[in-house]
Amino acid sequence: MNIALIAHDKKKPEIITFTTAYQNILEKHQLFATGTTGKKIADATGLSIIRFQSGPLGGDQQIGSKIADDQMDMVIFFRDPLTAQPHEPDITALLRLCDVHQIPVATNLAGAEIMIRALDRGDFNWRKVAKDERNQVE
Ligand SMILES: O=C(CO)COP(=O)(O)O
Repeated sequence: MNIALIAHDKKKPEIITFTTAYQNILEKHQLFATGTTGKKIADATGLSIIRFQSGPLGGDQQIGSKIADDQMDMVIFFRDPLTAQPHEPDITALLRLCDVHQIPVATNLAGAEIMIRALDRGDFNWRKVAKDERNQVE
């Protein structure tokens, strides 16, 4: 599965704790992240991560583009709901695309833990089946 990892600055310690705790699951998947989040996770865990631009410079939009191209299976986005972000429209657009394309998205640690455990249990295998079926039709 292709998984996007994103965290706002005040949530970065939380995503590092999360990715460290679930490293054994995450390492089986293709990981993507916005710039600073990806660097911090890679430094802390050694996980291999494809990094986009930093969020305020377009990283959220780059991940949105992957979603629009049917190339992202899950988004874990630890949002900071208490701090205004200069790129708020990009954040809204990314979450909107998750809804448009039925991409599972968790915006906090509690939801992310449920999603990652479900992923490991095979609950997301339907995504591969659906993708294979779409590819056959095309
Ligand atoms: O701002 C972000 C998401 O909206 C995250 O960007 P960084 O990972 O570059 O800090």
